[in-house]
Amino acid sequence: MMPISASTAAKKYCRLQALGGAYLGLFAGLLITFGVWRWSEHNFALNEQAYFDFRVGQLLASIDNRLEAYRQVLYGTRGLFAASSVVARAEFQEYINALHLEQRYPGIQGVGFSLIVPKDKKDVHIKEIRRQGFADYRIYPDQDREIYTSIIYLEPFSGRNLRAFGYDMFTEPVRRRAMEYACKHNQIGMSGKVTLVQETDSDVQAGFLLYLPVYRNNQPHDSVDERKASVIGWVYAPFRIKDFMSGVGDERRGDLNLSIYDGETLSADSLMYSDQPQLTTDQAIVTTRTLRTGGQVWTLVIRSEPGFGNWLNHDQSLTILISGMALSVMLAFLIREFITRGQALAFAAATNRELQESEARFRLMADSAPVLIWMTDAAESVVWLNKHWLDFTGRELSQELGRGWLESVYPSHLDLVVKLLGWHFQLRKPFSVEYRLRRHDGEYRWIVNSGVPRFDEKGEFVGFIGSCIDITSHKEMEEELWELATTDGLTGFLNRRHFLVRLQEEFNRMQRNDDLHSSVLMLDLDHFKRINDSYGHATGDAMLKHFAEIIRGQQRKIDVVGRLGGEEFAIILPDTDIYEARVFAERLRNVVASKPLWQQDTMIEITVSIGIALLNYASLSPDSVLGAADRALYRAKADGRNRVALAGK
Ligand SMILES: Nc1nc2c(ncn2[C@@H]2O[C@H](COP(=O)(O)OP(=O)(O)OP(=O)(O)O)[C@@H](O)[C@H]2O)c(=O)[nH]1
Repeated sequence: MMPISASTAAKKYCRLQALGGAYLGLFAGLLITFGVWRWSEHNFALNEQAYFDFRVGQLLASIDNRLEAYRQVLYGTRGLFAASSVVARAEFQEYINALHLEQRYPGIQGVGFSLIVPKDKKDVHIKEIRRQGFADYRIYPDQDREIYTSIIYLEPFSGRNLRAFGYDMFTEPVRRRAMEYACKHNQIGMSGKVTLVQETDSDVQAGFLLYLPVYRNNQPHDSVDERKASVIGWVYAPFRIKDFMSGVGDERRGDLNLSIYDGETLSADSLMYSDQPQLTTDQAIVTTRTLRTGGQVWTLVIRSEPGFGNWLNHDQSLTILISGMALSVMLAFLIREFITRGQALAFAAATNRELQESEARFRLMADSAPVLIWMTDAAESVVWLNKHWLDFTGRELSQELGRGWLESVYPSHLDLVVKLLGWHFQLRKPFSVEYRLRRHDGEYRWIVNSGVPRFDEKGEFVGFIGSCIDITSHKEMEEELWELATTDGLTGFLNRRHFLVRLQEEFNRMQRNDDLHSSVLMLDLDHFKRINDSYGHATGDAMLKHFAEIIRGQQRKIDVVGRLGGEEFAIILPDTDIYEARVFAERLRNVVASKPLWQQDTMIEITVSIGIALLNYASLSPDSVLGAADRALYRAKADGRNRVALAGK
C-alpha cells in the first residue's frame, strides 16, 4: 500500500508510469493510424485501378463502337452496289450525302470506291472518266502493271479528297494488304499506319483505311477464289487518326492518356496517335491493350492522367492520416490523464483505506482502553464517547452526547466543572481537572479528566479530545496516607504535628479578626503510669482509647482534638471563650471520672486534669497559647488533679 506521504521516488514512478502509458497510447494510435491509412491507400488504389479499368473499357468500347459505325457505313455503301449493277457517280454522291457523314460520323475523312481496272481496260476506263468531266483524270502512280485500282468516287469530293482521285491504293503495300485481307475474308479490312494521299504539308497525321470488297452482281463469292474472281473494287473509308480520335472524344474526359501503335511493336515508327504528352508518369496507372479488327492489330497504351480519380476522394487517406495522428495525440493525453487520475484515485483510496484502518484501530484502542474517552466539537458539545465511558456511567450514548454527560457529575462539583471546562475551551490549551462522576451503580467516583485541543490540517480549532481515569482508589490511598500522616493511630485524633498545623491555622484566623476568640485545652490523664504499671501497657492503650471515645462523645464537630504525646491531649474549641471552655472541660472531666474502663470484670477508674488558655488576636503565637494551657494544666495537677484550671486565673 502506498504510504500517505508518498515519497518523491513513488511520485516520480507514478509520473513515469503516466508518461509511459501516454507514449504507448501514442505509439499504438500512430500504429493503428498508419495501418488504417495503408488500408485506405490500398483501398483507394484498388478503387482507382477498378475505375481505371472501367474507364479503359469505356474507351475501348468507344473506339470499337466508332469503328463499328464506320463499318456499317461501308456495308451500307456496298449495299448500294448490290442494288444496281452500275452505280453512277451522282448516285454514289447522293447516297453518301444522305449519310451526313460530317454530322453523324465525325472523324471520317470520306467514303469512296476504288475500282479494279484490268490493264487491258485501262485506257477505256480513263477515257470514260475523262468523258464524265474530269479531263485531268489519270491513275497514279503511273506504272505499268497487270491490275490497276483507282479511286473513282470519294465523297465528299472536295478539298483534300480531290488529291485521292485516281490513286491506285493497290500500289501501296499497307493498303494492299488490307484490301486483299478484306477480299480474302469478305469482311472489313483495316490498314496499318499510312499517310493518306489527302495529306498536305501542314498538320500531317497518320491515317488508316477500312475496306470492304464489292463483288460483281450475281457472281458467287463464297470462296476465296470466287471472291478474287468476282471482286470489282472496294468501298472504303480513309481516316486521319487525330480526326478519328476526336470523333470518340465525346466520351473522353481527359483523364486518360492514349497512345495507339500500329501493330504490336511500340516504337516511334509504329506510333499512330498520341494524346498530349503527360505531365507526370511516375504515379500513373498504365495498361496496354490490343484492339484487333479487320486483320489489323492496334496496341493501345493507356495511362491515367495526373488527377485521375480525384473524385474518388483521395483526401480521405490524408484525412485519416491527419485525424488519426491528432486522435493519437489526444489518446496519449487522455491515457496520461486517465492514469494520473487512476493513480490519484488509487492513492486517495489507499489514503482513505488507511484512514479507515486508522479510525478502526483508534476505535478499537479507544473502546478497549480502560479509560473513559470523549471528544467534543468546537462548541464544547460532546460528539463521541468510547464504550468504556458508556459502560462506566451505564447510560445510552444519546443521553451522554452534547451536554448530557454533565448529569452524572457530582452536584457540588458541577458548577466548578462547567466553569473550568469552559475556561479551558476558551484557552484551547491542555487541561486536567479532578471531580466526581456517578458510576452506573450510583457511586460517585473520583476521576481525573485530561483534555487536549484538536486542530484540523489548516490549524483550525475543532474541539477537544480527552480521557478520564477513575482515581478513586488512588484518592482513598491518598486519604489513608494523609490520615496516617496526620492522625494518631491509637486514638484517631490528630497527631501532634498536624494538631499544631491546625492550631496555627486557628491562630491565623484570629489574627484576621479581633472579635474572634477560641479556647485551647491541654488534657492529661492522672497517674496514668500506675495503670500501665498495674495492668500492663495494653490496658494503658485501652484506657487511652476509652478516653478518646469519651472526648468524641462530648466534642462538637468543629472541635479539633489532637494527641500530643503519651497520655497528653489538646483540644481547640473554635469560637469558644474561656468560660464556655471551662463548662465543656468540667463536663468532660466529670464524664471521664464517672466512666471507668472495664477490663475483664475489672473496673479501672481514671481522672483527667485540664488546663485552658484563650486564643484570640492578642495571642503572641500558637506555642505561647499552648504553653499557657500547659501551665494551667500543671497547676491543675499541682492542685490535686481531676480538675480544670484556667490560664492566668
Ligand atoms: N500504655 C501506654 N502508656 C503510655 C503511652 N505513652 C506514655 N505512656 C506512659 O504514661 C506514663 C506517664 O506517666 P507520667 O507522665 O510520669 O505521669 P502520670 O503517671 O500520668 O502522673 P501524672 O501525670 O503526674 O498524673 C508513662 O509511664 C508512660 O510510659 C502509651 O501510648 N501507652
